[in-house]
Amino acid sequence: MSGQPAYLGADTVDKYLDYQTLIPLLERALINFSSGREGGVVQPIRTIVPVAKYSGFLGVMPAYSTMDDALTTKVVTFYENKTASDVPSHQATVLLFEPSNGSLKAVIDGKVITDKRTAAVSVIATKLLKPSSAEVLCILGSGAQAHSHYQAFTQQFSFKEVRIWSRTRENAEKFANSVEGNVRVCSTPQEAVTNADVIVTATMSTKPVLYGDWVKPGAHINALGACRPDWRELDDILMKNSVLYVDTKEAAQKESGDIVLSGASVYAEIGEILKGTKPALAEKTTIFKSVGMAIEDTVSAKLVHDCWVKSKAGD
Ligand SMILES: NC(=O)C1=CN([C@@H]2O[C@H](COP(=O)(O)OP(=O)(O)OC[C@H]3O[C@@H](n4cnc5c(N)ncnc54)[C@H](O)[C@@H]3O)[C@@H](O)[C@H]2O)C=CC1
Ligand SMILES: O=C(O)C1=NCCCC1
Repeated sequence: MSGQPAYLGADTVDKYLDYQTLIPLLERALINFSSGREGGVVQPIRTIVPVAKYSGFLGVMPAYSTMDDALTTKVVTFYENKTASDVPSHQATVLLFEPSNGSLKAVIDGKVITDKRTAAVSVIATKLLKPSSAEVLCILGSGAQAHSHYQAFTQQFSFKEVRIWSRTRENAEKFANSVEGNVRVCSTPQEAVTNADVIVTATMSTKPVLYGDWVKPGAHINALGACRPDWRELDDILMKNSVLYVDTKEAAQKESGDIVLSGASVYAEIGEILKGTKPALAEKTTIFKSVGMAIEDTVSAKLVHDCWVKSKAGD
């Protein structure tokens, strides 16, 4: 190893990871990923180790981008039963390596990267798939991803109304009081999604929270949760009556309970729409089912590290 690796904490990551810069980088990464060998992305399906005794999981997510010459692995833990403590349900660290010799260059907080890159990818999908007039945004869940999605979506779109539902009204109200804009707190998920144009499901639920019968035809849904093959966020009716887009077909068909258990077929990867090889059927009811990709962490970590190195050079 040449010298000590740098440690870049959550504040540094947050400072350098702005959506305006991140979104075009992730668009390029999604295209590269969906371009096979030509795209130069090496990303095996992640390894997940269940920690059954504590209802937890450890995931290892390596990737190399030839185009960006960036090599990382994220190590992420996620625990189903969030305890009363302040420990977040998801925690992560990204290791950034020098691709030419394998030296560890930096250890980077992966929590903020995960929260922001997931929201940025949902923004990319929503730009492509939302109905032409989208006035109402609805978020189900009030945790870390609900917050990052709120920030990214209110910055990138101009919705007339934003609604939130969470399992307890107290948590939904806390969310509404913690953000700058107006948010309507809803008592039931059905109330929240009725007539919504864009819906984000950001829960740790293992059973459906969103039902097809409630959803306005033509709406667009970003479904981020249910990343285990026996977990659900969306019901069979919604899965079967919508056009289904994913980040990665290979992983989504293995990891997403909404896909595995409903038997719904994947129409396309978001990278394929961006490349122009598959259409964005925005007039239909569309789902973007994301499971999360290591390459998104790779380009995000490289951006943060490059900005940090530049800032040091200017000191
Ligand atoms: N697709 C992707 O790239 C990524 C997906 N995720 C997934 O997004 C989801 C949200 O993650 P975070 O916001 O970080 O978690 P969090 O723990 O901060 O928030 C989870 C939210 O889900 C709610 N919830 C828990 N159990 C529920 C149930 N049975 N029914 C309804 N709501 C329930 C909680 O009250 C909370 O509002 C998780 O499923 C997570 O695994 C997380 C990171 C990346
Ligand atoms: O992409 C990620 O990072 C994650 N995806 C699903 C849940 C754990 C973290």
